[in-house]
Amino acid sequence: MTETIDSEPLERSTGTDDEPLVSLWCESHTYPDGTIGMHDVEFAVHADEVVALVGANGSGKSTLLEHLNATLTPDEGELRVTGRRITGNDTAHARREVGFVFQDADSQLVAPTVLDDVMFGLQNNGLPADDAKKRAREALATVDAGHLEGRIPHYLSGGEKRLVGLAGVLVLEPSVVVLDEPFAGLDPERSRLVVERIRRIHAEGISVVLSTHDLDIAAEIADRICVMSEGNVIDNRSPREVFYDEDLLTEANLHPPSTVRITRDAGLDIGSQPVTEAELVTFLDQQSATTDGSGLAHPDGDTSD
Ligand SMILES: Nc1ncnc2c1ncn2[C@@H]1O[C@H](COP(=O)(O)OP(=O)(O)OP(=O)(O)O)[C@@H](O)[C@H]1O
Repeated sequence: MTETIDSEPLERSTGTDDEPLVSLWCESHTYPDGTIGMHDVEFAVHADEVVALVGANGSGKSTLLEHLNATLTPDEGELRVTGRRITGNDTAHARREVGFVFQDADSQLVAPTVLDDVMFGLQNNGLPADDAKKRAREALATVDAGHLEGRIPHYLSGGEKRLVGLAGVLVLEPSVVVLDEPFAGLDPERSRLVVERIRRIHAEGISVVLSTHDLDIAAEIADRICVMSEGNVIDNRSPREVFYDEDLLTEANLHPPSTVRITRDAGLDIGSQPVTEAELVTFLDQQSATTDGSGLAHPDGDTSD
């Protein structure tokens, strides 16, 4: 990792509507073996949004995410977190404001029990054990993992580890939570659980950035889709704009979410372009309510004979 970001006196400020919570400019990031992980990237996270990074394997998603809390730093570039410029030798602010849930949950879980693990960061920050325990229990309850507090982290299932890792991040009250492939390896029920937790975190005012190969879920939970290809961000728009752009998806080597495929394959003429199952169902419900079974719409929408 090369740390060439200049030092500068820091003044603390919080993100505002105009100013992103996190902004990154990365001219390039070169790994020690010479591989360029990403290049020419500008990326920002605003208050109260969920951003999904999508892209083929090796397109640079993890590399970008790991820059957001200064786990990685650009060869040339700049990271700002809640208005404060992060320098190579002062990454504590970025680590505090941007909580990172790693894809490999084992690398994050270090203590002998789940409760100890979630308390760890708080105690590290000097909080007395009783207070740390109380806050850790609250964080575990937020992700519905209170029943796991006495378990040995190493023996938890993949989904349970993910939730405990999330609790360990939430307990530190970050402004932004970053999740690297939070649905990888989870069964549909566990994925649903993590989706619900992400929704809850967002409802509590925390912005979320995640990477995923599951475009159905990305369409469902993201306000904004950031498309990566060959280490570069090639698009950054709403789910509807991105997932109905066939040329873009082809360029990024992506297949559209199932709702978009169904809408196209069935030849449905839907002006509003649904991207989620719920939107498609709403459209079909409305259509059946305005037809008489012959497939023809009543001019006045009246379904009675
Ligand atoms: N530690 C590393 N050392 C060298 N090259 C790396 C390292 N980590 C990632 N890369 C390379 O950087 C590029 C971007 O990788 P990255 O892991 O960011 O992609 P990704 O989009 O997250 O991929 P995936 O979807 O497979 O997880 C790839 O070419 C990858 O081989």
